[in-house]
Amino acid sequence: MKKVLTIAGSDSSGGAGVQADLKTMLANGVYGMSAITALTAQNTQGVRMVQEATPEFLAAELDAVFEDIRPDAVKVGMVASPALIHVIADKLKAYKAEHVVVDPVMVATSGAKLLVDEAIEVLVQELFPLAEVITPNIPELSVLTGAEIADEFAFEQAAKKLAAEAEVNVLAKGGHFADDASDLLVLAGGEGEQWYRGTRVANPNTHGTGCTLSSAIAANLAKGFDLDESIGRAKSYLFGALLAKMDLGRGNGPVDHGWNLHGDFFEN
Ligand SMILES: Nc1ncnc2c1ncn2[C@@H]1O[C@H](COP(=O)(O)OP(=O)(O)OP(=O)(O)O)[C@@H](O)[C@H]1O
Ligand SMILES: Cc1ncc(CO)c(N)n1
Repeated sequence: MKKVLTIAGSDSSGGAGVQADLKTMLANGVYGMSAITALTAQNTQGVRMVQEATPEFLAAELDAVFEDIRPDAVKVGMVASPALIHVIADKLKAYKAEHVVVDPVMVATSGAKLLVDEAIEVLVQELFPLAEVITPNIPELSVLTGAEIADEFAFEQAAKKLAAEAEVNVLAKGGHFADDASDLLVLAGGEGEQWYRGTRVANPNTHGTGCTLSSAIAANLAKGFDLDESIGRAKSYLFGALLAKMDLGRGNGPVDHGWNLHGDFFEN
């Protein structure tokens, strides 16, 4: 059994963050582990409170995992402050972590800020160099490049700029465009690109889609698929989870992470 670690925030409503990651890992056939960076009191309508882990506690979580069950891939999600980013970078380097997927989470789908401004530069300097791929959405790509992104051309230019300047593989997520759900991979240095054209599912419940995509990519990298295939498989899994049209909560609800797990114990 391959093992994957998520380093991310907890979402009390279970649709994003660590909870989305662990469900995604189970549904993608890997053993999931978690190092929690922050607790959020959150639901489908918004984030009410955030309680960060201390750097010492996060370091202890990471040591506990790496000294015992070495992950085959790592996903990094919400990390709110520079001190926590330093800890993650130090530990990932010390343990020579492989297949690191960094989702530069900045703002929740509901609009709540999940990262302090000073952390952005630290994220770029310390975590991006350790990543096999980073997965910004349109607003995050805009913050990281300073570009305004109103159409697909600007989106492509910004992804190329970031891949060239930060020397990292960039999967720019187009989920915030109204017409389809296509994402663009630009390889580090800007050499080579690949579109992942997706049909947009008519489902207003997209809470946690970004978390789900990045942990599904990490799960597939852990299983030995290359980056291109891992992204394709992750998009297919997410498409199924959106297509299942689960409808929970009063706001932007979660997707059905277990849509592909039908079996003897599934029906209720
Ligand atoms: N309605 C949809 N139908 C199909 N795919 C979608 C839809 N909405 C988003 N996606 C896909 O979901 C993935 C996540 O994209 P998105 O841009 O929404 O990320 P995000 O903003 O980081 O998500 P979140 O903050 O909600 O976790 C992308 O692969 C995107 O193409
Ligand atoms: C804990 C957490 N991580 C990430 C996101 C982004 O969807 C969220 N809403 N909550």
